[in-house]
Amino acid sequence: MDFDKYQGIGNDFIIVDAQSDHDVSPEQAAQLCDRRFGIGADGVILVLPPREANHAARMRVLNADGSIPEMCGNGIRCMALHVARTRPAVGAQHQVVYETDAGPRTCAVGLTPDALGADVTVGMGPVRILGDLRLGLTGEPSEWAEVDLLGVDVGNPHAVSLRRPSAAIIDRIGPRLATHEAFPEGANIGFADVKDRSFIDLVVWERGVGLTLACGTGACAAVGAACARGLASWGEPVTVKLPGGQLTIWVTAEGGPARMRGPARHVFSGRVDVGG
Ligand SMILES: N[C@H](CCC[C@H](N)C(=O)O)C(=O)O
Repeated sequence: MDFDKYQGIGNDFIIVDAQSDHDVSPEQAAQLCDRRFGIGADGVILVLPPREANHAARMRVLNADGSIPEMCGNGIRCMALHVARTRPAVGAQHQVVYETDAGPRTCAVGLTPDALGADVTVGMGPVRILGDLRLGLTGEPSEWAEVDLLGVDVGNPHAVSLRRPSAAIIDRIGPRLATHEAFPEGANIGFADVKDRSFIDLVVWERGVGLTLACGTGACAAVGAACARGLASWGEPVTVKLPGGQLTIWVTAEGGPARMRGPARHVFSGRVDVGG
């Protein structure tokens, strides 16, 4: 199977032009994403024919554990770059609509001169604030025995802590929170340090993946949470710094549409035996 490897500020994906959702099974996606026994990636993205004629393609995302999320922010930037590079008549226009399992998302790809990278702007759809959660974690040190989170729906489920623990604590409580019974579908857990009204330092423990270098929907969730708490302004651009790089996020209003702008880059093309 032919594939292209892309990364969006270090969140990396195996992108495959496919005809059917079943061209790569969850088990195969997990094998392909393994960084020792496979290609290595945070996820697989299938670029499928659109269901509606005036859309460019349909995106199906598989997390590194094979689970299937509704949406992926860094991934859609990488897919938009892929389509702009491989089918410029379709993907290199100004506003290109892609179908996702969270609904249609519009992308604009600004190809950089070397055409291996691009600055991509994405209409990320509505960011809905779901409300406060206080989750108890038995066996954690007292300051993290209870964690205050804000549930945020970005098409996929997020919960944001506006307190930032140490890396060691994140490694321990991230997976416990991501699979907490409070989240029947699981959740992506963002740990945000709001530096000021236009700058957030963020780390995300992603559902179905673990700690990633960046999370686009997580950046939207963190900005939405900061605005809901009065720590940032609805509609104003916020720079979100993640371990792999930076994104610019606008969230227009509670439940209103968000916009994300950030880089995407082609890493290599390849062919892999997916076996039986
Ligand atoms: N792990 C996420 C999907 C990928 C999201 C992330 N990579 C992004 O850039 O938005 C989930 O299960 O909802």
